[in-house]
Amino acid sequence: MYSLNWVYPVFLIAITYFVIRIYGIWILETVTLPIIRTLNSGVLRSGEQVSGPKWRFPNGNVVERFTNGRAKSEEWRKYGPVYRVWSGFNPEIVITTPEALKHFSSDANDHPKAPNVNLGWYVGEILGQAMGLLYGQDWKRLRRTFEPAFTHSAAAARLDDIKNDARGYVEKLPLFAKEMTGASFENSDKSFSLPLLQAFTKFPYFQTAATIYGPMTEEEERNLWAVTEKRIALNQYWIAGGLYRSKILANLFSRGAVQQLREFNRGWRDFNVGILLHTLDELLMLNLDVITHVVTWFILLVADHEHIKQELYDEMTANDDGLAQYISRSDTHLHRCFIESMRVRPFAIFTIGESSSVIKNFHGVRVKPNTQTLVDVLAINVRNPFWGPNSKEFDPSRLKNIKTSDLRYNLHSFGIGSRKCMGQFVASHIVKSLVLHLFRAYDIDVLKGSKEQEGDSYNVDKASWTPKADVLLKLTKRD
Ligand code: HEM
Repeated sequence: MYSLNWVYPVFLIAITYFVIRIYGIWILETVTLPIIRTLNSGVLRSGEQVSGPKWRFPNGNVVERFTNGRAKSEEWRKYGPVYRVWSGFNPEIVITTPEALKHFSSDANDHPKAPNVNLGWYVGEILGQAMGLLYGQDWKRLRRTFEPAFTHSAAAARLDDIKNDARGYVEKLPLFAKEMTGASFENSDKSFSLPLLQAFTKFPYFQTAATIYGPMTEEEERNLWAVTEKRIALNQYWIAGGLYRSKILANLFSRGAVQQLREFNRGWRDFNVGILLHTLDELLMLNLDVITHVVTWFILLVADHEHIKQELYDEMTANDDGLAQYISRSDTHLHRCFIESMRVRPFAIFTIGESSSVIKNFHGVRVKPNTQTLVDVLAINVRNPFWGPNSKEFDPSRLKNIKTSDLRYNLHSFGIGSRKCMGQFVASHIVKSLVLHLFRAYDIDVLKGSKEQEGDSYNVDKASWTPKADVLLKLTKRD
């Protein structure tokens, strides 16, 4: 007789194997949450307690808030005006109201950021020492070094060059369209199609670069773009988190990504002869995604709103004789379109986060000192009752009767306090100059990727960390 004693243990092992395979991650996530919450909940017991989404393996919620911020901001509303997410094992408190933003900002000049923005080793190798992530004397030294090129007066001095370059760029668009789409049309043709994102990535980038390096030759631009392409290829790793949070794990299991990082760092070092690499990365490469995001949404939203587009054209033609002054003004329809597009389509739905050294009381929740706090920008810019019932609509005229001081805690665009965006004046000149010359020369419509075609929203590029508008435009020359 054969003994069947072995059947039971094998059966048990098989069942355990399948349970772990199917439910392992769920079990791990469920067990981890109470442990990390007990170790550090981020809030004091003496105040209201907070809830929030479940901790996810292996990064917490940091990847989803980066790559799918818009949907997550909507989904996480159910946790109330103050809630908690996790970055790795670190709690991060999210605030969503102007009152909380005002209270948090009261000591904003003194807010450090988390090392490597809580994203771990890989991002640290690229950006860890960048100005935006530093604090105290190190931050002051770098800001003092770079700020002179970006002040209001320095930006005004460069405005004529930016404006002329924008006109030159717009004149070359038919040529770019041929290269990009492979379409065959004659220069005499009035209309052609143009992929929005592809067509408007390089202009703001090289304008920012020219602010730092001075005028660049075509060869220098080509060299810089070659290094930039290597840098763009790295985004997928730092956004993914996981094993890229750890030097040891990345070296053990993803040698290709580490190799790419080393190659990029070598090329970038050669380009900048070894100085201040991380801040230059922040000024250029990181902001490539930011400023391209802003440009693509500005163009798309104006193009897709007939009466707003017409009002812009009328205003532009009325200002033909004083374009530089027109671009620098903030009481124009052009400027309102710029601000309104950043309001409804912020480049990041959650800020990267910073902490206060004192207890912060947000709606009864007492946040422990030195706990990362994030702003839900969509909640401030759109869901906030300040913006009224049609807050989701792109309606620049709403800004006509709002005082700038009232925007302070009801609009998040260039940041807060002394850590406000250093590039804001130059960036706004670059973006407005480009849009001005573009809509002055062409009537623009959306050919593919419009709201109607895509369902509820426009087609969005999901390849990087800012969700840029990615549609096909139809450009028709104006007479
Ligand atoms: C329209 C485009 C831009 C927008 C909407 C924007 C927005 C922002 C925001 C919101 C912050 C604060 C981030 C935070 O700490 O939470 C910031 C910081 C910063 N931005 Fe911009 N930015 C833009 C373009 C640029 C450009 C072109 C540059 C290049 C010089 C730049 C340089 C910086 C720097 C250096 C910081 C860090 C400042 C500090 O910590 O002292 N930005 N930006």
